[in-house]
Amino acid sequence: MKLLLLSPTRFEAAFLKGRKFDFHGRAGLRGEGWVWLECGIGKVNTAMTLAAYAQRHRIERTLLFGIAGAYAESGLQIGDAVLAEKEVQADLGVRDGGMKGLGFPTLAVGDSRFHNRFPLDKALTHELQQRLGLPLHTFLTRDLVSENPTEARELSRKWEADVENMEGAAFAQACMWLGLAGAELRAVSNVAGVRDKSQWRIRQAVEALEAAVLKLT
Ligand SMILES: O=C(O)c1cccc(C(=O)CC[C@H]2O[C@@H](n3cnc4c(=O)[nH]cnc43)[C@H](O)[C@@H]2O)c1
Repeated sequence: MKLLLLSPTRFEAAFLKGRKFDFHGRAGLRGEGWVWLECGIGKVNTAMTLAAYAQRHRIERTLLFGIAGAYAESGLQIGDAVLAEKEVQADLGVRDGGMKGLGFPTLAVGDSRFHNRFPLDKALTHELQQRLGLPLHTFLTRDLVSENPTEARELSRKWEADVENMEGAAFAQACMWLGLAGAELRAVSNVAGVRDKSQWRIRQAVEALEAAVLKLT
């Protein structure tokens, strides 16, 4: 069974070597037992790419990986690699109360109702945790990035999250809806809310992704 790897940009997966193909105008690579797709930045791109691929190909396991910002209070350092235990969709619903405040679940699977928090697949995440020796954290996803430390601190406190990104909650939600086992791996490239790119360490974060992902491919 193939492992489907997704990353928002090709730069985050520059270390992967495989046979190139095009998927709806985006980059793809095929290797032994895995396929990688560039899914594009943001929630809609990610959910669409996963759903379009899953519609035509049999996949059971999928891993989203990429760079992310760490909230200052998380204790995480630039270059740390972490796995998501759950993802928070922080854009949906009302400001105080999310989708519960609006009175609708975002997703129903069987008897379970999900509002703004989506778990990643427990068994796959546990397996990756054992194989890679990485900690689990709560990730938060927004369309807009935190633009200053105050905004970042408020989000982190409100949702009890450690890591900020722009795709993961959509990935987690789409996996649950499609019945796919999904896990998410991120490496910290910056402190969330710090826009000064001279303080970002994208190369260091991609090296951390490389060290982890190459153990799985
Ligand atoms: O210009 C900015 O202020 C800015 C802030 C955060 C991220 C960006 C990007 O261009 C990268 C977006 C890309 O990387 C992930 N990412 C990395 N760091 C963060 C973050 O602090 N907050 C949210 N997303 C982040 C994200 O998942 C995208 O794929 C520019």
